[in-house]
Amino acid sequence: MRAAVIGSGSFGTALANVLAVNCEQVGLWGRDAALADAINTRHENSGYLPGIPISPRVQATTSLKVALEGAEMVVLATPSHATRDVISHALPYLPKHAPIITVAKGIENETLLTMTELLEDCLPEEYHPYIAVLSGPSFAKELAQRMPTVVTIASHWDKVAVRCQKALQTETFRSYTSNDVVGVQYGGALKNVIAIAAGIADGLGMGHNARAAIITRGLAEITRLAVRKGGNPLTLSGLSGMGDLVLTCTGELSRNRHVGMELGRGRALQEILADMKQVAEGVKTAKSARDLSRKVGVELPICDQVYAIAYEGKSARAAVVELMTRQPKSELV
Ligand SMILES: NC(=O)C1=CN([C@@H]2O[C@H](COP(=O)(O)OP(=O)(O)OC[C@H]3O[C@@H](n4cnc5c(N)ncnc54)[C@H](O)[C@@H]3O)[C@@H](O)[C@H]2O)C=CC1
Ligand SMILES: O=C(CO)COP(=O)(O)O
Repeated sequence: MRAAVIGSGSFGTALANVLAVNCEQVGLWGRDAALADAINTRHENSGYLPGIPISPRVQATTSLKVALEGAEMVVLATPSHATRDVISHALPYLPKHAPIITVAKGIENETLLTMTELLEDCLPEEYHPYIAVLSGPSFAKELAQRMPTVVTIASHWDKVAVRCQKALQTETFRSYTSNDVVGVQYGGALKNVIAIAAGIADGLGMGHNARAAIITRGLAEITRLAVRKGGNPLTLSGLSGMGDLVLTCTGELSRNRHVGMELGRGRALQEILADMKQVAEGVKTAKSARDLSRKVGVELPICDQVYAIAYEGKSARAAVVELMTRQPKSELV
């Protein structure tokens, strides 16, 4: 079998390494020719996963045509804000009847579309039955190091999810299938915003009680939005909901939590982002969350405060006071 991964950042490279267990060849597309060359010759992605061996079956290229040629499975692993542009360039070479799995965790700013909705928007209808999403607690570094990792693969079409599940099954990578494409994607995208909030609390030195409260109430607001959009509430207590939320709000490897910690320490967003090579999806998704909240009339109080701190210069301490002194409520409302 031959697979293609579009996006040679940390997660794309890590997933290419997983696919290389069951595939004879994995084409890995990226924009950086020097990086592609290094992956092919030294079998290491020194830019994103330094020191971790990458299978020689992974063949990096800057040509979408070469990466996608003969692929029986396509993974899209560029950040969500780049997905529309990348898929439009990939379309002429996109194989028919091959699952197309998006792994980006974000909601497009301008359209408020999830990644599978965006793919349906960009691709001719004949591709739609092959669209799937992979999400769950999966730091790229651990995945690339072949540490045990378990995720969810969702598709409206059971057969497609099962095909992806089989291709990715290894001794250290396991997945569960789902048809709740909506719940899986809102869980994956919104947990990044809540992880920024958890980082802010940590940056302010607010302790474990505050972190646990943010995770729990964060899950409540993610679930509220996902259910309003047609998701199954049980999905949000699964791998792509609570699982990924806990990982990202507590894990030292999280980029979103890192952004939050620096905001909590009083640094400005642009300054924090300028120091980072990798994407922190929650920054853009905070804006989508705020707009979605207004559009569909669902309260997302933690996401709103993250937006205000990151984009409007609100003081993190003032945001905490505002959250703590909201109108008293019943927990289950
Ligand atoms: N790193 C992780 O642990 C995980 C990441 N993800 C998701 O995977 C997606 C990709 O994340 P990472 O690989 O971690 O990001 P990264 O920052 O490590 O790499 C991003 C890659 O996309 C490329 N890129 C950026 N903008 C582009 C554009 N406009 N056009 C073409 N290529 C562009 C970069 O050159 C780089 O190769 C994100 O949505 C992220 O939330 C999902 C699960 C785990
Ligand atoms: O999505 C992730 C793990 O599942 C990675 O989280 P960060 O983008 O915050 O590093």
